[in-house]
Amino acid sequence: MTLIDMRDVSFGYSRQRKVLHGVSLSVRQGVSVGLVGESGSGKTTILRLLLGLARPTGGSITFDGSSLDPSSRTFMRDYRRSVQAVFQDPYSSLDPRQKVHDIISEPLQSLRIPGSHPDAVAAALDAVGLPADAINRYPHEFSGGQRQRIAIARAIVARPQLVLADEAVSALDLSTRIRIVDLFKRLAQSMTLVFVSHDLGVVASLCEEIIILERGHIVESGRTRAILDNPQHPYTQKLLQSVPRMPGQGRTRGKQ
Ligand SMILES: Nc1ncnc2c1ncn2[C@@H]1O[C@H](COP(=O)(O)OP(=O)(O)OP(=O)(O)O)[C@@H](O)[C@H]1O
Repeated sequence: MTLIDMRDVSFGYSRQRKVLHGVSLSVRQGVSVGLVGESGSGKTTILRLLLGLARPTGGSITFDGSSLDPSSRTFMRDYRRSVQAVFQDPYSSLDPRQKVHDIISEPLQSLRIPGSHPDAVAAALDAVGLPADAINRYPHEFSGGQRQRIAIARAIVARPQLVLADEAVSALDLSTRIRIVDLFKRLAQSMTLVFVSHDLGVVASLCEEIIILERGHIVESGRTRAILDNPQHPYTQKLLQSVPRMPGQGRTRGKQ
């Protein structure tokens, strides 16, 4: 089943300058997709469109067959239940004045999701590997990796179908990054993940499919393994060359 379908989408923050040019992509349920490109290639802009924070200037976006309509409150309420996001910076994405329980239960409250919220929060904390007593603490009492786990718990607490992650491990040190990538891998077994990163190594270890974006154009897309083994486009080849190798290891495995 196709969850997200973007057809021929163009977008510009101003009329004079387009940053996306005829982008078409689809995300199927259960298939994790990595969106890769250098800084400024338009990755975050695609996520903003997918979150309904901006509207395409041309083309269409559907979710589960229905047109994504940011002006429809009814559509957006259902959509927010189905689609959640995790952002890069676990320091600024969590309200320092709120206890962890309130942070994680926020989507349950704002989406008026029935059932026991404390039970749902406890299940989300467990799923991300944080102790149950974390609920009474504040974000500043946690490390960067733990804060990103809190942000992930908030994203999954309402059991969305799709999680959009924007450079969600980029701000973490290498060993923490590996652990959070492992967490995403586990979560990707029960939900669909769109993982935006400039780091091909991280995406290679996490996503079954990959989309390569260069200056607002998709230059290559398909099965991750096939693309990394045999990149066709010079831009993909250049990105691959920039992934560091570890002695005795393949290029993309070196990062993990
Ligand atoms: N709010 C904005 N107003 C004007 N231009 C913007 C805005 N946000 C992004 N842009 C421009 O749009 C283009 C795409 O930016 P975007 O943030 O989507 O790229 P990205 O691939 O996510 O980059 P990064 O990895 O650095 O976050 C860039 O040229 C950027 O300067």
